[in-house]
Amino acid sequence: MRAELIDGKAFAGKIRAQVAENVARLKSGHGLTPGLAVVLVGEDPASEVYVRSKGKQTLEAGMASFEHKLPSDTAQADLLALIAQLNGDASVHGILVQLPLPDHLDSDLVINAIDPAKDVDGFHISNVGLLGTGQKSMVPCTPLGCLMMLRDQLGSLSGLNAVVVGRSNIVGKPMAQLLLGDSCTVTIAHSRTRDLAAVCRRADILVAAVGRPKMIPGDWIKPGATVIDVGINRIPAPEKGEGKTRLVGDVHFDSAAEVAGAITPVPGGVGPMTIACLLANTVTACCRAHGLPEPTGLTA
Ligand SMILES: NC(=O)C1=CN([C@@H]2O[C@H](COP(=O)(O)OP(=O)(O)OC[C@H]3O[C@@H](n4cnc5c(N)ncnc54)[C@H](OP(=O)(O)O)[C@@H]3O)[C@@H](O)[C@H]2O)C=CC1
Ligand SMILES: Nc1nc(=O)c2c([nH]1)NC[C@@H]1CN(c3ccc(C(=O)N[C@@H](CCC(=O)O)C(=O)O)cc3)C=[N+]21
Repeated sequence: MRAELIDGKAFAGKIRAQVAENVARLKSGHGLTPGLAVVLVGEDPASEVYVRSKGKQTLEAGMASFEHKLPSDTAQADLLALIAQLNGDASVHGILVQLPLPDHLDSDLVINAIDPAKDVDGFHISNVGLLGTGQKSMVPCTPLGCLMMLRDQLGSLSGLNAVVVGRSNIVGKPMAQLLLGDSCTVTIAHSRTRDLAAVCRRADILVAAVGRPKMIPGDWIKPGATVIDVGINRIPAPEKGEGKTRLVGDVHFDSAAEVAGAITPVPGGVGPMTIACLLANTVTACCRAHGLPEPTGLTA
C-alpha cells in the first residue's frame, strides 16, 4: 500500500473532544445544555443502530439527546405536529429526521417544516440556498466531515480538480458546493456521465458517494490523488462465517491504495466524521440561538 490512510475515526474523536469542551463552556458559563432531537420513522434495523450510536455520542459529549421513534405507518400530519413541537421546544437546538422516510411521507415537505436554525442536517431549502450563495448556514454533516479531512490533509484546496461521483441532495451536491467554496474546479459525475473512468482520472480530489460496493478501481485514480470514500455498503462476508456481513465503500480499496496519495477507509473514515459533525452543528446551532460566539474550527 502506497497511500497514506486518513483516519476518520481518530479525527472524529478530536472533533468530539472539541465539541465536549464547548458544551462544558456553555453549561458552566451560560447554564445551557445543547440538545439534539432525532426522529426515526419505521423499523429499519440499520437506521436503528445508527440512531442509537448518535444518541450515545450525544450524551458522551455532555449534550441532551431526545429520541422519537414513530411507527412506519405514521401519518404525515402527526410527523409534522411532532416537528412543530420540537421547533417550539427551547431545550432542542438541533432536529434530525432520519432519511429515507417511508414512501407515503413527503420528505421535502417534512424537512422544510424544520426550523432552519435547528436544521443540523442542513437539508432545509433555506440552508441549501445559503450554502449555494456562500452565506452562513447549517452545513450537511457528511460533506462537512469530508471537507474537514481534506483541509487537514492538503491545507489549501485552491485550484485543485475535484470530482464528486454522486449528485444526491444529502451528499454529492452539498459536497460540490463546499469544494467550490474552497476554490476547487469541481465536476459532478453521476449515472449518466460518459466515460466516468476518464473523468475520475483527472481528479486531484475524488469523492465517491454512489452506493455501489467497490465500484471505483485503482486504475481510475490519478497517482497521488486524495480519495474520500463516502459509500457505506453492507456485503456478504462468508469468510467471517455463514450469514455474516461486512461494510465496504464505493472505492475498491486495495487497488486504489496502490495509486492514491491518501485515502479514507470504510469503516473508520467518513462515517464517524458524519456523527462528529452532527454534534458540532448542534453546538453551533445552540450558540447561534443564544447570540453567543460560535466555536471555531467546527464549521465550514
Ligand atoms: N458515511 C456517511 O456518513 C454516509 C454515507 N452514505 C453512503 O453514501 C452513498 C451515497 O449515498 P446517497 O448520496 O444518499 O445515495 P443516492 O442513492 O441518493 O445517490 C447516489 C448517486 O450515485 C449516482 N450513481 C449511481 N450509480 C452510478 C454509476 N454506475 N455511475 C455513476 N454514478 C452513479 C446516482 O446517479 P443518478 O443521480 O444519475 O441516479 C446518484 O447521484 C451510499 O453508499 C450511502 O450509504 C450516505 C450518507 C452518509
Ligand atoms: N437525516 C439523515 N442524516 C444523515 O446524516 C443520515 C441519514 N439521515 N440517513 C442515513 C445516512 C447514513 N449515515 C451514516 C452515518 C454514520 C455512519 C457510521 O458511523 N459508520 C461507521 C460504521 C458503523 C457500522 O459499523 O455499522 C463507519 O463508517 O466507520 C454510517 C452512516 C448518516 N445518514
